[in-house]
Amino acid sequence: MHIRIGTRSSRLAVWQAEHIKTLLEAGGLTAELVLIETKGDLILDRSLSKIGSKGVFTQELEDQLRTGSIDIAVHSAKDLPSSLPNGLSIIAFTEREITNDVLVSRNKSLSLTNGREFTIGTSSTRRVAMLKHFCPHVTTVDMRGNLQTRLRKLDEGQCDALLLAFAGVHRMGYDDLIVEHLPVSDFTPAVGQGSIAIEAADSLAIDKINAIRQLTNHSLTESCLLAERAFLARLEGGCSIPSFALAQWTDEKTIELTGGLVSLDGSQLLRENFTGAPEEASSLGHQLAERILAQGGDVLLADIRAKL
Ligand SMILES: NCc1[nH]cc(CCC(=O)O)c1CC(=O)O
Repeated sequence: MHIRIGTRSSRLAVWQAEHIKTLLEAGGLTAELVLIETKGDLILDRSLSKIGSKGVFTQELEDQLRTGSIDIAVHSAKDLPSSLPNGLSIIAFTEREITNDVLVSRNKSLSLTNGREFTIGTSSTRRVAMLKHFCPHVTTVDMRGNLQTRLRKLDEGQCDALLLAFAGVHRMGYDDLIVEHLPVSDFTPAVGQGSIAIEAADSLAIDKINAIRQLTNHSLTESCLLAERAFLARLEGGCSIPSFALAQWTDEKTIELTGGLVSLDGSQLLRENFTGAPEEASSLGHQLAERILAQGGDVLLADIRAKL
């Protein structure tokens, strides 16, 4: 069985697609990468929230899934909207990497905890809002582009540090630039951070779907992602909304889901926790969203949407 794997052409995307290829080949399949350029890769002079977050990194891949010119598309789970277009589904989530954000800099003495002022490059509304909330002494600088581009901007002096997902930094081999790990208890990551998702057309041959899922899906991660993505779906949020959620196993029968919303100016942060069995993962996410909305999250969201 041969699998055509569609991927964006950034180094991180290709690393992730190669990882899937390795898993498939280890199970006796053959696979090749098909590099596809997306709008999010091409338009670098506008913020993501202005381009419109829906599908900026996925549209072109999804077109090719539909025509069958690729069998699967590989994405960072974090970059996939909570509801996929008709006829497309996520068929697997890989085992999750460490989920936290990290501070990356050439200056080893930088820390978010000592009150010193410095600038952080990020384009994530969640990171900007959380920094305003927890670290009002730092200034954020809007910074788009793939990891390599951001590191170049860091070296050019456009900011003192970057705030990034550990997963991507680690996959690219930049671990030695990490100056601080942020605790997930405060800086809770975005939904899906650290996992790789495989998307396929529902029309893909069922034996292919089964074989791919068998070789790549990590069911413990999948339960966590179902809970987090149900939360995001209820908020009707994409990656441009400053929401956060993280599900973790506390024992072999229980998942704990924490998550919420933060206002763009950081003044308000809503967070709730729910625990339950993995079979009710989606319901946990739904309950979390309902609770957050009822506590003023609905007003917060309307305000966020009006401002973005
Ligand atoms: N939105 C960009 C993006 N999508 C996934 C990752 C990192 C890898 C991951 O979370 O799995 C990143 C970069 C970052 O946030 O630092």
